[in-house]
Amino acid sequence: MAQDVVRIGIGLVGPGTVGGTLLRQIARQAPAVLSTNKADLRVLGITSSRRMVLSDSGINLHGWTEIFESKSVSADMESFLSHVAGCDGYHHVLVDCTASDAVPLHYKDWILKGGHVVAANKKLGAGALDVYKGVKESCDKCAATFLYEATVGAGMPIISTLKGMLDTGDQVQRIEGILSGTLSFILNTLSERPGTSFSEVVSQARKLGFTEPDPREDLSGADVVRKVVVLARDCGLDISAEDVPVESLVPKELQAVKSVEEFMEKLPQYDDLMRSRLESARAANEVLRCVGIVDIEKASCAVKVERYPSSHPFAGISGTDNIVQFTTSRYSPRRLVIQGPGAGPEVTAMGVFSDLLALAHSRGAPL
Ligand SMILES: NC(=O)C1=CN([C@@H]2O[C@H](COP(=O)(O)OP(=O)(O)OC[C@H]3O[C@@H](n4cnc5c(N)ncnc54)[C@H](OP(=O)(O)O)[C@@H]3O)[C@@H](O)[C@H]2O)C=CC1
Ligand SMILES: N[C@@H](CC=O)C(=O)O
Repeated sequence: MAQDVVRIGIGLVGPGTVGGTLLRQIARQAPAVLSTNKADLRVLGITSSRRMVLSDSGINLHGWTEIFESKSVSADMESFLSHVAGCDGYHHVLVDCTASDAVPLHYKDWILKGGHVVAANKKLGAGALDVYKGVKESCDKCAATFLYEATVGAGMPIISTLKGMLDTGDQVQRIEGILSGTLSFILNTLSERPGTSFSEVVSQARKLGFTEPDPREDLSGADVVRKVVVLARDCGLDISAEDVPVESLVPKELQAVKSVEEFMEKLPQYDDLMRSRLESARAANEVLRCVGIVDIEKASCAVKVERYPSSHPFAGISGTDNIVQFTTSRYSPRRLVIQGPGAGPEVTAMGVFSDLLALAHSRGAPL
C-alpha cells in the first residue's frame, strides 16, 4: 500500500542568519524529502519582529526574500500564529529561529491548541523555570513534539544522544565540554595566528554568523550558561541560568556599554589584556578554553575559562569545534565524546531541519 504523505505546515519566526539558511535548505531539499521521507514541508508564514508574509498553500521558497520584501505586511504574532494554525490538513509547527525572550512565551498556548515547536532559540530551554515546565507539561498533555537540537552544538547530535541515553535507562553522571563555537573560533584563531587581535577575531566570528545577534552573549559566557542549563534540565535538574557561576571575557569597563556597535568600537582598546593571557598560557604549553560542566550527582553546573595542557582532548580542537564528553553508567570509565563544528548558519539550520524531519517521522513519515 502506498505510504500517505505527512503534511507539515511551518510558521517560521526569525528569517535571519539561521532562519534564512533553513529556508534555502528546505527550498533545495523539499522534493527529495517528499519522495524519500514522504513528508510535504510547506512554509505557511514567515515573520520577523517587524514584517510578516502569509500563504495558505506554501510560500515559494526559491523567491522568499523578494516575496518578503514586496508582499510582507506589519508583523503581528497573534494573527501570524492563527493563520498558520488555521491552514487545514497540516501538522503545524512554530519554528523559532530568533534569540527573542518574547517568542517562547507563545509556545505553551500554541501547543495547547494542537501545534508543535522546533527551536534554535535557547530562551525557553534556559529561561524562567516555570515557563519551561509549563511548556513541557503542555507537550505531555497534548502529545506534542518540542525539539531543540540546534540549541546545543548547532547541528551536532548532542540533545538527541542525551535523550537516547536517558530514554534507554542510562544514568548520566556528568557532561563536560566546549559548547561555544564562537569562543572556540576566537581562542583557536588567536593560538594559530598569534599576530591577530582579539577584537579582529570577534568581528570575523560575527561576520561569519557564529556569534549571537549580540556577541557579548558569547563573550560573557551567557550563551554557554544557557546550553549548560538546557542539558541540565534534560537530565532532570531544576537549574536556572542564575544558579550557574560563569567567568566573562567581556572587559569590566565594557560591561555597561549599551549598543553592540559601541562595544565593537571600544573592544580593540582591550586587545592587550587577552594577548597577555594567551601568551602566558602558551609559554606554559597550555591553551585557554571555555568549558561548561553539568554535574548531575552534585546537581550543579559551572562555566569556566581555564588553561589546559596541549595534550588534553579539549586542547586539540580547531575552528568552531565543540567537544562534549558524557560520563554515564554505560560510558565509564571510557567516556562518549562528540566533536565537530558547533556554530554557523549551515550546520545550525541543518539541526533545525533534522528536527523538522523528526517531527514528520513522529507523525507517521518513514525514517
Ligand atoms: N548562529 C549560530 O551558529 C547558532 C545560532 N543559534 C540560535 O539561533 C537563533 C538565531 O540566530 P541568528 O540567526 O544568528 O540571529 P539573527 O539575528 O541573524 O536572526 C534573528 C532573526 O529573528 C528575528 N527576530 C528577532 N526578534 C524577533 C521577534 N520578537 N519576533 C519575530 N522575529 C524576531 C530577526 O528579525 P528582526 O530583527 O528584523 O525582527 C531576525 O530575522 C538564536 O537564538 C541563536 O542562539 C543556535 C545555534 C547556532
Ligand atoms: N553563538 C553560539 C551559536 C550556537 O549556539 C556559539 O557560538 O556557539
